[in-house]
Amino acid sequence: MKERAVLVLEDGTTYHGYAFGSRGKTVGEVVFNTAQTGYQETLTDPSYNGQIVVMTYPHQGNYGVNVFDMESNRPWVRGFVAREFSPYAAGPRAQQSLAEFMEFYGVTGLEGIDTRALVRKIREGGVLKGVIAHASALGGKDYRFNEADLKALQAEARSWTDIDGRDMTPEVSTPLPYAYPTLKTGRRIVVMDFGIKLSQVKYMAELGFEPIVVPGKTTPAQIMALEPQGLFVSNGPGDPSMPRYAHDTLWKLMGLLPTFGICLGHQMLALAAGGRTFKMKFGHRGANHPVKNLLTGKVEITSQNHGYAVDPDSLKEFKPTHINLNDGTLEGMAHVRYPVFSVQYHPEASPGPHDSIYLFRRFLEEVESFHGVTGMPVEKQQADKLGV
Ligand SMILES: NC(=O)CC[C@H](N)C(=O)O
Repeated sequence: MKERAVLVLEDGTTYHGYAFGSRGKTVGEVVFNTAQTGYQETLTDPSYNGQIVVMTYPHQGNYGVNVFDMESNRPWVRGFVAREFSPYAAGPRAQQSLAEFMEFYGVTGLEGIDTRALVRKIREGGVLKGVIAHASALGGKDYRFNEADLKALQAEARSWTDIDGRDMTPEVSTPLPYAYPTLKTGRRIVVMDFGIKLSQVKYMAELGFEPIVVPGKTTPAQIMALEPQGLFVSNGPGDPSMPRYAHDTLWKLMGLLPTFGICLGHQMLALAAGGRTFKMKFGHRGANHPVKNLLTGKVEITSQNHGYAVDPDSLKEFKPTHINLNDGTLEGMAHVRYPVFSVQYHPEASPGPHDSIYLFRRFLEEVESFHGVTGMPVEKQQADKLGV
């Protein structure tokens, strides 16, 4: 017999299903993701720190996991829910089953619930806190949950400190700076890591950047001492208004270096320049969000994972460049004077379409026009030519 498990939301709504992955109990903010593939990238995306992710696609785990699809060095989701998890891994890239992976890293899962009903509830009422509990965490494999258990689990969900109002980035940011392995090109950039997805660095290295990844708490002076030609601000978990040190850093560096921000990076660039962010009802998490590029008129199908957004009316020094065609929210912006731009969505995809991959090239072009194509600052090249 399968081991029973429940998801209890803070309002008492309970979904009865079965245990999957690491046996135990876990609490987090319950959010949903509509991508049909890419569960390993989702599990290992540090932006999910603090969240229980419900996959709307009903079958997960069928193609296993492998060493190539890691977006960081471990999963960060607090819990993982699907209608059905495949106990087997089939396919040429499979090196381990999803069950083994989740067990190894302590990710508690739940299957066999009506995920459509749960998603409809979140869409209507907004995200909620919740607890997943496996029978074995309460009284053994064959344990049956009673009313008192469900009440206690509801209380546990309710008393958990909301991620709204919390800086969730220090847990996931690199503790020490490191140089991403790449070829020498003289095109060094500093990558501020607030919980970066590795694909972002990988694409920039492939374009010829030499990324030096630094902790989110690195100061402006430490960043400038590395003599970078550009600054990249990563995605990351939690409330973007909380890492105030980062807003301060970004404000001080604004205009000194060509800068590209993604997701949390985008939100914090807006905050640094005096803008505002707000928590969305249920956010955007999936791989098919239509975004209009206001500069070209083209529509991009994008990968997304965010629960906060920038209020476009609060923008002071930035102008909108991209909007979401589903709900009109801001998806991208550019500084009115400086080569500083950012997007709310994920051009690196992983998982998702690559329609927006051009943004990494645009960053390279901004760096080239700022510093010159040889990698030397334009002023220096001119000075060299003039022999001064
Ligand atoms: N992927 C991200 O960077 C997410 C940013 C932020 N934590 C949000 O949920 O909106």
